[in-house]
Amino acid sequence: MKTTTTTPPPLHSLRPLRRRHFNRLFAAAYTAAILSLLYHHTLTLLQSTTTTTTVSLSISLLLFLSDAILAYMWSTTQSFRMNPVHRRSFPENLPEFQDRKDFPAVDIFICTADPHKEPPVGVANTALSVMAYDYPTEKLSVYVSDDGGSELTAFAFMEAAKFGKVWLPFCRENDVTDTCPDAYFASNYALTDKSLEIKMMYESMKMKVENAVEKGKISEEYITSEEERQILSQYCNKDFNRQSHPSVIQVLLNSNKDKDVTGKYMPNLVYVSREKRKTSPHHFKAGALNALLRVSASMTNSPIILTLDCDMYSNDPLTVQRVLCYLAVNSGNTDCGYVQFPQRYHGLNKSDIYASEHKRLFLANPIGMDGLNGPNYVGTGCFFRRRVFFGGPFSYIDPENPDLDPNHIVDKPINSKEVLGMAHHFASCNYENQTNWGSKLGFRYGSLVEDYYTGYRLQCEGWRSVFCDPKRPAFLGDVPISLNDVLSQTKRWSIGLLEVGFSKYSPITFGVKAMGILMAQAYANYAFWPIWSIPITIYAFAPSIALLQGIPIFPKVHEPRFSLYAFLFLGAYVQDCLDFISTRGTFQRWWSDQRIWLIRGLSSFLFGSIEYTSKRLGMATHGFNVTSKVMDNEQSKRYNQGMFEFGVASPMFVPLAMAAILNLAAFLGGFVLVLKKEGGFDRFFMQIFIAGFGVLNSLPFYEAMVLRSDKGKMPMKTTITSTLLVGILYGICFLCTN
Ligand SMILES: O=c1ccn([C@@H]2O[C@H](COP(=O)(O)OP(=O)(O)O[C@H]3O[C@H](CO)[C@@H](O)[C@H](O)[C@H]3O)[C@@H](O)[C@H]2O)c(=O)[nH]1
Ligand SMILES: [Mn+2]
Repeated sequence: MKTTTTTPPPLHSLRPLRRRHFNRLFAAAYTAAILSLLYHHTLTLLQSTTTTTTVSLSISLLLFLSDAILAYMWSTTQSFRMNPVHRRSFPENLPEFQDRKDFPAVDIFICTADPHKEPPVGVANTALSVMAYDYPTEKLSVYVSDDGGSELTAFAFMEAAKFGKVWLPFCRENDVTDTCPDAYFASNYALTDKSLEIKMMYESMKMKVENAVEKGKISEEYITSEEERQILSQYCNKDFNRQSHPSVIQVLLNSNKDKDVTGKYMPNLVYVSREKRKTSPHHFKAGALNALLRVSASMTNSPIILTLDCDMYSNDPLTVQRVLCYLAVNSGNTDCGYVQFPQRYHGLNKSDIYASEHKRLFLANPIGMDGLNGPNYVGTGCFFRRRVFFGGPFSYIDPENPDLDPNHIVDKPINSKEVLGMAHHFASCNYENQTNWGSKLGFRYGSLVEDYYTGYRLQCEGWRSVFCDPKRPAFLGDVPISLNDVLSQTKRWSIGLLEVGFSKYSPITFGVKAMGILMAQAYANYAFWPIWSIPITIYAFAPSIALLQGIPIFPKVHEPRFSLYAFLFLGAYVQDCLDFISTRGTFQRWWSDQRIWLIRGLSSFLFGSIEYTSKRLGMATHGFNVTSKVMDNEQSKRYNQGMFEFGVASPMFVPLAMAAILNLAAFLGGFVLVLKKEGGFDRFFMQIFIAGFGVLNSLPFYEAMVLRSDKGKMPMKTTITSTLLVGILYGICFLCTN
């Protein structure tokens, strides 16, 4: 720090949000209402065990179970509301604290797993966007992990390394903020000779890579040097396939040697495809990241690490400097382990039909956790101190090899024989046997949501974190644009979350002791997401079936208990809506958000819970099913028009279509009933309302089942199956009650 008599300007600031006062008061009132409802439920249950039929007993039980789960989940969300805060960072003040030449080195990890689901051109764009950070280039190292073990990805990176030598100086000289080439050329960029020339070069690179991916192999004419041929020859062995191959580690750019077209040094660019063998578990992305942690330790061992998914790119060249505001040596945050940026997206349609923004998960909740010990890790856009992967802030754990020590200084050239030998050793598939990797060191194994689980364990160890959400998004990502992809993604998350929720490290047992009740509740909220499927399924089916049979199951409109229900429903929904809109949202997007919550409850959460259970019973295994990032033109068009994309006959659509059909039938049937029966409206209002709410949320389903003829409509098979199943379900219930 420079010696000055005045206090230096701040690097960051923190301000609690005023809404916390309202939230706390409201929580007290809502708790009272919940307790009163549960009390009534208990009374009804006690009465119905002695006086009434099995039918009404089962209905009371189902409603009690639903409301108890909703109440528990509500209680867990309160952690996000008790102390939301707002942070700002001031990278413009950084020069007062640190000279540019003293900035710490940063290792950037980019993961990719499948060249056909994750187009290599996109991955290369991600890498180029971060290589062009406004940061001393010799301090940046980009490591790409290719779990697909594909020469197509390697080829894309060889091309990107060449293109980078013109792209980086171009960005520097023209102060480009869209440093992702694809985003830049899609924007309103200045049409100059230079920019057009570079665009041509970019297009030519893109064409070559896409052509190679399409053909599945790289044409001879694209290989321009002996070195390239040698790199690609490693994949030619007939035993080389994605599940089984030796490691491939290639330094494509060396910051001590390779210069751009203006003569400035380039950042390091290293391609890593770790060794895979069918006999060794590879732990998906967590395994890939741990391999990168070690390989990078042998080459650069930078104190700061950024993890990035291949479907995200940097949207702000100042981001690393912003991070220094929190992680710099003298920023005063020694127990701050990581700085998480929100996942934000480009190309969402107006009403964000699938709520891909995940506003609660990536924005509203992190603001709340930031006022406690800090946000959870969301897998991408997160800067870590390397030190966090080696035990808690005050309990360092020695790695098995001193070269992996976060303080170890690498003194050999990155391309030297010793370093490469060490890197290969660290990337081998048996390296982790009998070590602490995945349990106490590095990214943690045992959950399909390795990000959530790793962040959780780090916070249990005592690390704090910071949520950094600048106005201009630091990163922008792609979203899945078909409903099946969206639901499969959350299904995978559900399985991973339950794996943590029911493990010995569960937030409700281990977490409470390690991080206190509020943080543990926040983590429990995620861990138990999938149990939302229970009340959602019950509310989607039970009131409608009962209504169709003329059985009232809720209080009458003039009873006091009706107001209780009304308060609980409206209170939760209105508060949710206000929260949503006050974090940069619109009403329309909120509507999509609540709808997708119901949809997930009947599909992803339900199927995720079932798959998780069958795995626990040893009946199945599950893998990491990578989300497709390929954009089909027609699909994109429909997405942009705000249409739901069904298309495939996914079993997850069946309960959704069933609920849609049943709710419509009940809603219409309910009206007939009301007309026929004296006092019917009073007795059946709540059931008609619930069915009607279901109908309103199912509008896109009716459209997809009956009105649409495009490729994205609901497959006939699904519609017929669902209709039949509704018939059977209703028939069974009818027989039971009559
Ligand atoms: O065996 C694997 C599987 C996946 N990945 C990479 O993991 C990333 C995330 O995969 P994606 O299919 O995009 O999953 P999403 O559900 O979109 O990702 C969210 O959820 C994941 C956990 O399920 C987190 O890892 C991600 O950071 C988070 O954005 C991608 O870069 C993949 O290439 C690997 O490196 N190896
Ligand atoms: Mn993704």
